[in-house]
Amino acid sequence: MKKILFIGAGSMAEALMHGWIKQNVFTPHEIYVTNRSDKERLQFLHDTYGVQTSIEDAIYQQADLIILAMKPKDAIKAMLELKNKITEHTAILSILAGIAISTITEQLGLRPVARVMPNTSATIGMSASGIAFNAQVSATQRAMFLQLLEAVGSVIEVEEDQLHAVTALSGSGPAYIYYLMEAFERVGMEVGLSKDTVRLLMTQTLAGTAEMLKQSIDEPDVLRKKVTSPGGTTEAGIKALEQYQFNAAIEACIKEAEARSRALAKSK
Ligand SMILES: NC(=O)C1=CN([C@@H]2O[C@H](COP(=O)(O)OP(=O)(O)OC[C@H]3O[C@@H](n4cnc5c(N)ncnc54)[C@H](O)[C@@H]3O)[C@@H](O)[C@H]2O)C=CC1
Ligand SMILES: O=C(O)[C@@H]1CCC=N1
Repeated sequence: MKKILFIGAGSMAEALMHGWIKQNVFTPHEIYVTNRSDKERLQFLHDTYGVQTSIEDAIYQQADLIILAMKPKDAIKAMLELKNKITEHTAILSILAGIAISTITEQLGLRPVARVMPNTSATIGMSASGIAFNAQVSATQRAMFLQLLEAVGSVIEVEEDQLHAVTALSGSGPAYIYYLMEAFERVGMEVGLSKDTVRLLMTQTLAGTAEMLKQSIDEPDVLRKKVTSPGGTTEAGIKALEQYQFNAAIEACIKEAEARSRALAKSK
């Protein structure tokens, strides 16, 4: 039987384990999860998904894969605790924003490490993940890591340094879209619709737009112009976006997030 061990039991760990169980990648009996102190949280994960939360020291030794899923600020301390518990060869999958593979191998010793930036849509098999490997990852392990991420969405291999940009775009991306939806709902209600109606209209609009971008050969600006009738409503709406510096806001958003990821790397 396989054994995978999550160190950290937060929302991203939950999204991955939920996705893997749903896609039959692992059974709940193969998934072990621990955290620093929150026993209620572990009980919740056990009750909800049937995953294993009572972790004896032997599990660290037996684990085929260890997933680093704590907050970046807790990573060094967590790795110090982990170091003497695991075998020399155990492979690591890290989802820590901003923490370099070299920092992980400095702490845990040279071993196979995949650094991944997934997003919380892994929970429904729709993550967009970026991944980078160190040289210790064998071809078989590389295929295994890619398969794990493909099971919960799409995955693209990038240079490790590019993971900062991936984090700023697709790692944090769901939060930007939820924020947008909060605004659509608030304003949609102000202009006369119910919250449920706005949710229905705009989730379908987001899904349809994403699918158009996937299926169409046209660039986004061409598709946008097809919506925009001269003198019409879209033109009026886009003008307002321009007036309120929409492009500057997006630029600041992505660049600030990317810079934060780099800062997290430097602070370690
Ligand atoms: N939430 C998201 O959308 C995404 C998060 N990430 C990354 O995933 C990681 C976790 O993020 P979240 O799940 O949002 O965090 P969270 O705050 O929800 O969970 C962190 C977990 O780590 C545990 N922890 C802290 N120190 C520990 C230690 N020494 N030993 C064992 N467990 C320890 C905490 O008890 C908690 O269960 C972060 O590094 C973040 O950068 C990556 C992609 C997306
Ligand atoms: O906010 C964060 O730092 C993490 C990384 C990407 C999404 N959540």
